[in-house]
Amino acid sequence: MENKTDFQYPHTFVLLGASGDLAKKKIYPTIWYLYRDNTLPRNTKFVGYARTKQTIAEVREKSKKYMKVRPGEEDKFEQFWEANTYHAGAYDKRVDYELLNQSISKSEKGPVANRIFYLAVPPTVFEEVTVNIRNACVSIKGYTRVIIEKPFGRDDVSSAKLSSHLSGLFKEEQIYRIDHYLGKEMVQNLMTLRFANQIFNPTWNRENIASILISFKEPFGTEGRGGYFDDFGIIRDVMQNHLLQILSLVAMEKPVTLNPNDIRDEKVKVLRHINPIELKDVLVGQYVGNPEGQGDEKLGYLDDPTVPKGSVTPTYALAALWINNARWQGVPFILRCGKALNERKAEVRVQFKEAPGDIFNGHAKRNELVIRVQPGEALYLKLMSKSPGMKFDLVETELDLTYSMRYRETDVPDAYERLILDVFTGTQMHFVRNDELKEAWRIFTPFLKNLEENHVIPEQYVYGSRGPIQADKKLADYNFKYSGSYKWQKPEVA
Ligand SMILES: NC(=O)C1=CN([C@@H]2O[C@H](COP(=O)(O)OP(=O)(O)OC[C@H]3O[C@@H](n4cnc5c(N)ncnc54)[C@H](OP(=O)(O)O)[C@@H]3O)[C@@H](O)[C@H]2O)C=CC1
Ligand SMILES: O=C1O[C@H](COP(=O)(O)O)[C@@H](O)[C@H](O)[C@H]1O
Repeated sequence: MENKTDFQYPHTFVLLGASGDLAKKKIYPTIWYLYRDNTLPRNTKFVGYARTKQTIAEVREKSKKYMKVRPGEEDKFEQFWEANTYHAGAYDKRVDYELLNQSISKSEKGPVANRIFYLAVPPTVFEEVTVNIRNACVSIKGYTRVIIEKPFGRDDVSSAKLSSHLSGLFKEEQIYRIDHYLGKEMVQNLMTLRFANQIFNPTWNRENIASILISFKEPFGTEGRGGYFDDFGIIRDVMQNHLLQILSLVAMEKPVTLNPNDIRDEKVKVLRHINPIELKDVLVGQYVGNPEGQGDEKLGYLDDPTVPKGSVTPTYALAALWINNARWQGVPFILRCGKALNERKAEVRVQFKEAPGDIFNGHAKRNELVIRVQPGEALYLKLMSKSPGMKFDLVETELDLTYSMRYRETDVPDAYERLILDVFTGTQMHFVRNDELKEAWRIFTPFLKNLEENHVIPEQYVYGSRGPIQADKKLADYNFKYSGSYKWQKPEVA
């Protein structure tokens, strides 16, 4: 039996929505980097497809400023574009997909040829695109895989409808649901940290951990994209997917093996222990302009002309989730995300309980393990130490693994590079399975409905601030202690 994933066979990567923003900013650069680094099958062709009538030269021009070409790579870059073609066609016309199919077939010599379809298209055309791929474009002598981007529905009902639509067309092994946070270095490191280190495993539980905070912060607002965003809001945009995925990797039990389905079984299991979020455990916010700010900072969410007047869509949210199992009962998992805040940051903070039987007159602070996803991957554990010298005082210090210092020679690849390569190699470990999605919507749908039906007014926060002022009080209520006394001394670069 031939191994159809073998890299010697022809492969075609079809990018649907090739005229769009995601395509030019992310997907074309990503496939170029993979091609440049010789990580793709040698005989891979790339086909762009969208309604816009344009040439491949125009596609190249539009994505130019997002693609890095280092000195010496110019010839390879030419070769990359020679392997690219572009086809204009409608999303809803089978005949256009038949033409696409004919064109792909021309470069598929030999007994086996594989096809990957990346759907960088709006949710409105999603169903017709997948039906047409199924009817007119699947490979008849190799595998067909489809990569889909969120939103995977906007609640439990629409997501279930989408899932049943997809499962009527493709097998689960053919569907790659991208959550690009699963492609980030430190998110992929979570399992290694937890299960390859005996120091963490025995303390990773309700006996030792007080609270866990998982944050996403962005320093810019919706800026002209508010029309799209307003339909979803920050909870659907970031919390229900990226932050919940991180939570499941932080909280799940050790999988039986590293097999993708064993891992995803554990992720689903821990999600099943989470009750639907209650409104009392949520704080939502919306940014207003900063009169003293520069440029966009002066504008609030409601000043964006693409946002409906009087919208109550949250651009900030904090929610506490509770996992009702033996390991985590009573430990708040606080998810927090927002746009137009003071910095770009994504991180996990695991706060340990105070050391029992205090002999230091209350001077010993909690240990905190920080896993910084971005910017600047780092892992640091805050701990107490004797102040060096004659004194017997305590100092707050850290064990620090800063990637840029420790792994100077290593380039951390972009999330999309890893994930698209995974699709070529056929590994679904870092993709969202159907049942994970179902659990995610079960946890989030009731309170989202409640927010919307009751027209809950978000707390205001100023563009460029840390978020609504009520949020720190809420953090403290969920047993996340901020002392403000920790100081980090950035190491000198040698
Ligand atoms: N390897 C590395 O790169 C390391 C870097 N550092 C850096 O040192 C600095 C300090 O370290 P950090 O771990 O952040 O330590 P801190 O405990 O000082 O700060 C933690 C975070 O608490 C939040 N905060 C601020 N005020 C309050 C408040 N009133 N209530 C609750 N939370 C509050 C802020 O984040 P928010 O606004 O998100 O709430 C702040 O960033 C950081 O810039 C960190 O990146 C430290 C160690 C290692
Ligand atoms: O999925 C999304 O993520 C981006 C942030 O991604 P990052 O890799 O830059 O952290 C966010 O801006 C966008 O709103 C959201 O849809």
